[in-house]
Amino acid sequence: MLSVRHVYKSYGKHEVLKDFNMEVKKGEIIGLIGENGAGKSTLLKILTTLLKPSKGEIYLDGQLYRKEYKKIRKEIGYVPQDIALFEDLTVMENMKFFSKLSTVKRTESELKEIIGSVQLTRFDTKVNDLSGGMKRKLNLAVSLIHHPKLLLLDEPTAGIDLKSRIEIGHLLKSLSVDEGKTIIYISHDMNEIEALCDRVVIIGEDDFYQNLLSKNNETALQ
Ligand SMILES: Nc1ncnc2c1ncn2[C@@H]1O[C@H](COP(=O)(O)OP(=O)(O)OP(=O)(O)O)[C@@H](O)[C@H]1O
Repeated sequence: MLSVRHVYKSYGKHEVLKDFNMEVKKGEIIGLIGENGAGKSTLLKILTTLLKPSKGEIYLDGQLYRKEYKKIRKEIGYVPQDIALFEDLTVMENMKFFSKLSTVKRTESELKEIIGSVQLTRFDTKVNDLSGGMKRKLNLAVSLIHHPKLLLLDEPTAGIDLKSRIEIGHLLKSLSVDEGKTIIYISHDMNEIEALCDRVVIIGEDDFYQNLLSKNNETALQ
């Protein structure tokens, strides 16, 4: 479904990604791990089409990113690392705003359904008054408005409590299993990654992560 071939990315002289390759099948959940600054967010931004690689090619369902990026954008849902919502607007107002920007138009009841699917019910609450976990869920709901087939999530569970974390985990699993969505997400939580992901991809060359995966033990996590 997604094919990343020999991708390089530099910021000036700083080479962040070097000959990165990845093949992802439809419906897979891929966990991206790696040390701070290894290039995880950079890769995700390249996959959203927000950044261009310095070299290399990427294909989504056979469509070449370099040529078809406008079409490809419509197939992608992106949840950035920082919450990207209007704090002074309510949950529903945020959904309506982003729905207007979207290529797929949604009715109010469809938007309510999407909000419900992330286990949020407080349609009329201002984002300012939501907990961190609720904001993360709303960010995720916004990314689902246009029915993307590829979801790219940059630490969607960062800084939230265990209950919200588990709920988001269940939601991601059902988006993949029931709806066949392909999900690539960054997390620093190895337990969460192991529980949720079909596959883990390491970014960067730090042996720590390689060892962590090959040993698959808990001592390395302590
Ligand atoms: N726009 C930019 N201009 C210059 N350097 C950048 C830019 N964005 C990122 N970098 C640098 O590229 C490297 C990779 O950054 P990136 O955010 O992709 O890493 P990351 O693995 O997501 O890190 P973290 O786990 O801390 O979020 C870092 O050294 C960062 O400082």
